[in-house]
Amino acid sequence: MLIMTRRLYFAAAHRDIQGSELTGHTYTLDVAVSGHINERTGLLVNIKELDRIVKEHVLNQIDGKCLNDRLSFFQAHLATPENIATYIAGTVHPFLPSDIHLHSVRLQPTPVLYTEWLSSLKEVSHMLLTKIYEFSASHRLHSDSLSAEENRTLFGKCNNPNGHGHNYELEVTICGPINPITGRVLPPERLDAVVEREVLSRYDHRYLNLDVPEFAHVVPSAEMIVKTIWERLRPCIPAPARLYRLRLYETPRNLFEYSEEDDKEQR
Ligand SMILES: Nc1nc2c(c(=O)[nH]1)N=C([C@H](O)[C@H](O)COP(=O)(O)OP(=O)(O)OP(=O)(O)O)CN2
Ligand SMILES: [Zn+2]
Repeated sequence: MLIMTRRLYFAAAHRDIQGSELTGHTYTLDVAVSGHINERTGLLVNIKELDRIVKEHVLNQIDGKCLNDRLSFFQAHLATPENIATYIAGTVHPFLPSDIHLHSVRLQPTPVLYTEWLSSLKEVSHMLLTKIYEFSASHRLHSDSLSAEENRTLFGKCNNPNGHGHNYELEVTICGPINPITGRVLPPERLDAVVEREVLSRYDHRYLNLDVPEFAHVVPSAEMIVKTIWERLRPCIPAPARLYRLRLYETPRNLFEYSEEDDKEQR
């Protein structure tokens, strides 16, 4: 099956509780569909047709509107990113051609938060919530199990005895049911508190090799950093949410991903 994604944008406002102040966002919406390529047309479905379906049946109802005032769904559900993504998935799905499947809906209201509805999640009512964090740290790639010469040969400039730094970007994704009261998989500030305590306060502006005990005898490569962060965060995510995926950008061009599938293989 091939997956095709169309990106759209919309602006909408909402009230958190009846009569409260309006809050607004400009949302980035990615709608992904999957299917088999049509032999005659070479298409899954014309991307303009997908665009039309989403605009006609979703964006025309919500773009530039106050969600609570306009849609009964948001009179019964808080207009959280999780609930909006669920609404979009449920609204688009019936209008897709019969041989095209809705694969995922990704909704990003701010530069550091996005939610994803995935058809592939085993637990139907579950959603993904991702928060994006940054920390600056220095490290030296050096393995105790290699000679000085082997280290220089393998790691090159990264073996410089005085280390070097990166501005790391860390995406933390959790998976869980939407709480019917809060409309969230987890209040984002609770995830922030866990990541601050377990990662940022211990890694930011530190020399990883000496300041972070986990790397006293482990090479602080991006692979080992993302795996180490996984081990620290996994037991700290409040149930029924669970840690689902980590993405660590060491530089804009170096991305390392570790997920629950990798963790299952390790255990
Ligand atoms: N498998 C890995 N290879 C490398 C890692 C790593 O963690 N895992 N890390 C490094 C060094 O940390 C190095 O500092 C990476 O930074 P940089 O060389 O700047 O990376 P870029 O390729 O993005 O920079 P360019 O200058 O554009 O090459 C090396 N290898
Ligand atoms: Zn480096």
